Amino acid sequence: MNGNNNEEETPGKGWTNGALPPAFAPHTLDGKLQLYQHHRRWIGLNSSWSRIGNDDTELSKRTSSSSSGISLVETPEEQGQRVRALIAQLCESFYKAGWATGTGGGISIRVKHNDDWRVFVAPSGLQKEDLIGDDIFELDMNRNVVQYPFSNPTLRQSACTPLWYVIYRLRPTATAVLHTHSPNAVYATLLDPTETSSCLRITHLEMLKGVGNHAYDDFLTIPIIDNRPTEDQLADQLAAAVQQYPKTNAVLVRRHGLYVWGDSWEQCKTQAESIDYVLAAAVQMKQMGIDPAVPPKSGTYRDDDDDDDDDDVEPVTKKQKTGFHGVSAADNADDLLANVTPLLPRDGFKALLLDIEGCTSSIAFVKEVLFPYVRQHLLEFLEQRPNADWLPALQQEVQSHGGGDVMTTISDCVTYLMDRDIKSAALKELQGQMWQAGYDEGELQGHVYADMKPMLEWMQGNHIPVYIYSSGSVKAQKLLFGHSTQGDLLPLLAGHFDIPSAGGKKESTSYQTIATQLGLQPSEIVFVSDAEDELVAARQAGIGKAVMSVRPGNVPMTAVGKGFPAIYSLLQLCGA
Ligand SMILES: CSCCC(=O)C(=O)COP(=O)(O)O
Ligand SMILES: [Zn+2]
Repeated sequence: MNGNNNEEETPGKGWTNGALPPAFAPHTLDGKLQLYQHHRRWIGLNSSWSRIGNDDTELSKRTSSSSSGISLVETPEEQGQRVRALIAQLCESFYKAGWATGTGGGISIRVKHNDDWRVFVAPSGLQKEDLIGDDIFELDMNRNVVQYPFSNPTLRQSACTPLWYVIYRLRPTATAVLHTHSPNAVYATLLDPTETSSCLRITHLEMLKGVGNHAYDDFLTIPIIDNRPTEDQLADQLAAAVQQYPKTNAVLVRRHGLYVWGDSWEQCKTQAESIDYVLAAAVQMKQMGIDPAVPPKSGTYRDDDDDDDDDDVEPVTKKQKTGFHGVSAADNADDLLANVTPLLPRDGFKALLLDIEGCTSSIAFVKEVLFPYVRQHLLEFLEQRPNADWLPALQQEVQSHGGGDVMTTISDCVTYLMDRDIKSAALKELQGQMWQAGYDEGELQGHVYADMKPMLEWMQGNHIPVYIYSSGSVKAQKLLFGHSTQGDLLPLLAGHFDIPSAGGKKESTSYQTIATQLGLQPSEIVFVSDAEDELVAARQAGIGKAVMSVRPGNVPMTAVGKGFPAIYSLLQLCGA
């Protein structure tokens, strides 16, 4: 840095966070950085902030080096100063984004302090864009004040403080919670004209990738709570929503704004920006007559075969891919060399756990046969059961998922819920009963690949129990395998797991739960699935081998999926 260069000495020109020209370098006489007051804009000690995705964030660092190369060990006081200054700086940028105008909104950050946390919160009712580090409170996890604002000890803590604590207590890994008064968030809570829906669902937007573990074509579900006269009165509802939606990292407040959190302040901010983007998109889409909760009929990257000329009219779910994961010639020699396929029982594994769709059975069977069966046979099924009272429960599900005006027919409710892939207990019950009738009457036969039965027989002969784990209910699983294209396979299966009995398939704890229920170590189980997220979760849980199932019509693998051993037939698991 050249002290004679005027441009470099001008804030904002020629240098970035932390790379201060000597004239601005906030070193104290003992060589430490003074990151406060007028220096608050240049609090990054490195030339840029650390990015999300590793644990080594700016806030987790206790040792830093300045742009001039001086190595500095950060004291807790300096860490506190830096967090205060960071909150002030973030509040200013949130104000500029329209998220913290009129003094509302804000952010809290907490940092580890011995075995406890130090929680930093802004004061209430001040211009958020004018805060300085000196205005910030420092609290412990019992909400005792450790340090009042240096600038004015009589300030009040932000009215959001009880809500920051709800998140910190219910989400132990969260270290930052942001509250926005973004207009996009407010409009998004009004997409349901009855204003009674308990969540908002959005799918098929690229920016969903910025929210938790969502893929482009996943469904993002954000709970909605009703507003209250004062911010602190939202705490109980916020806690209930966070508990009811264990996977959520955000909650909307109707006609008010959004709460969003993350395991670092950078992750929190990225998620808030991504959510705000998709909320804005949802509002626009609704105005264009597009329902943001309904997958597009075409144009998704899962629909990647270009040999059809009917893309515009054919729903994506009706596409059958011809190759394996989009590979026309199934040459797996490289996979087999790179990834050793586990053999049971030869390699010491004690149980086999199988996914259904894309593994034991084709995705097309579920998408093209089972679900259409419900739509096609609904009226006939209902006519034969005039006394069954499905409507109230279905209406309630539709209403709680933003259905607007009350729907008066079962058919409308079913269409609404199925179009949006809403996991509704009432719908599942109705579908289950319809499938049962279909299987009983011989109209339905559960598809299984040709290798399924010989593999099951091999495993039974070699004393390896085989279990099924699917998001479809245990009842639906038993119907499929009990009435399969290869006859009744239930005697060859040792048991079944679904979401109620084991938890979500993308959660690593679910695989531990299954292992515990089987009286096994996770390392003794082989799990096969075509879903990358599930394999990643299983591996995280310590499953002995997580194996990628490659079947015609499965979605293309990314680099993540290619990191798992791949099989093209379940018979590849049978050891010699
Ligand atoms: C116009 S702000 C009303 C209170 C509110 O919604 C909020 O977010 C809290 O603001 P505070 O100034 O108490 O941080
Ligand atoms: Zn607010």
